[in-house]
Amino acid sequence: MRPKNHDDYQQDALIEFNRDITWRMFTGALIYVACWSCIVIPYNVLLGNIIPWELMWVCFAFLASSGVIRLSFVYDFYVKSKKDPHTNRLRLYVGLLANSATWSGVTAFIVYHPEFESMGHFIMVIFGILYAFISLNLCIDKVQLRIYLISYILPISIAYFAKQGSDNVYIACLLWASTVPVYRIAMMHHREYWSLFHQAYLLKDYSAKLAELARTDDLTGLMNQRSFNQIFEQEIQQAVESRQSYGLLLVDIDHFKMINDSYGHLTGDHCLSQIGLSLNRLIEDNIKVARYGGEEFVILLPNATEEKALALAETVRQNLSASVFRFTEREFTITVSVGVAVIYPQQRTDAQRLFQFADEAMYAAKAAGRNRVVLYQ
Ligand SMILES: Nc1nc2c(ncn2[C@@H]2O[C@H](COP(=O)(O)OP(=O)(O)OP(=O)(O)O)[C@@H](O)[C@H]2O)c(=O)[nH]1
Repeated sequence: MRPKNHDDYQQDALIEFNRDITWRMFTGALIYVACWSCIVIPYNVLLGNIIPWELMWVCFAFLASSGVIRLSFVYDFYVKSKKDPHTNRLRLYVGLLANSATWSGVTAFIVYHPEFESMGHFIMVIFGILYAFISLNLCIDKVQLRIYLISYILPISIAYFAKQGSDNVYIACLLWASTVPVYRIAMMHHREYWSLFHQAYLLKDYSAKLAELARTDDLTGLMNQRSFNQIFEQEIQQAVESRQSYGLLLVDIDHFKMINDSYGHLTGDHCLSQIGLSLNRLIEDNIKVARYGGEEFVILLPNATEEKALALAETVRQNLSASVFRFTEREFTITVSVGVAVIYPQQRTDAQRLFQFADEAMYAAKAAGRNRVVLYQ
């Protein structure tokens, strides 16, 4: 599986945020109906039904329908954001506007009605508690917070203005004034939320980058020796257990010391990184390649036959020897010696021994004059 990169982690963070906002909106959509059914209705009963039942039901119907509309928008967002995390949040905003304005409208109706005065004070307490709770609940999204504050305060303040009298106008003004500290406190939480959110995301991203660095060889971008050892051990174990063959190619550059001595270490480094790029093409075909160290490379071939391993070794040898390396106006070519070893299910062997076989084959290729492929027999 491809290791995750920066964009993947950013995508993950957005998915996490969408999940969070969906959950907050979901609870928000239920809270008004729950408050009405579990707090306001019982209190009305305690007061001796000062608000007639028919009116209670009408208010309930309004709250429930705006809640259902909002929930359907929340669900729609949830489904769409799963497919595309960048999907816009417009419907969430519309649902929030409808739902909050309905609750505030219902509260305004009770507050405005002189006959429901005793209920009016009580419902304003509930209104205030929800005001604080929902502002903090929505603080993760600035736009929603603003929509909420306006849609929540507007109907109730209109009711107080309409009631007239200096005390009511004063309350209405006070309600608008309260949006400033509420907004500021919510924004403090907003910043805290996002800073923690970004830290968590950056931490994941950095640890993935560190893991990637620990796995890769700097010069060639190939797997390094440590990573190779781990994978090689695991794969050999799997091959033995599932009774499959396994091949290993050991590619060693011939007379690499001469390149360093004649053209300098920088040229040698450049040559190694170019070889890395060449071998990278094998990775595109899902073949694992590693720089074992110095001027030695290894190629892992699960489920390989001798023919397949030899054919690949020959292709690698020919490609590398046909390449012309250029660095600071110098041109040169190289050759490689390749040792090939393949184990079969009946040979119960281990990673170390297979490596040793390939190594012996590679030294045999060197001894036989270099620039050749030798199979361990
Ligand atoms: N530029 C550079 N050289 C390296 C690096 N790692 C190892 N070498 C050089 O690779 C050379 C390996 O030399 P030897 O082991 O003698 O092998 P060789 O010259 O390739 O000769 P044969 O393998 O026998 O064909 C040494 O000169 C090392 O300094 C590296 O990362 N960069």
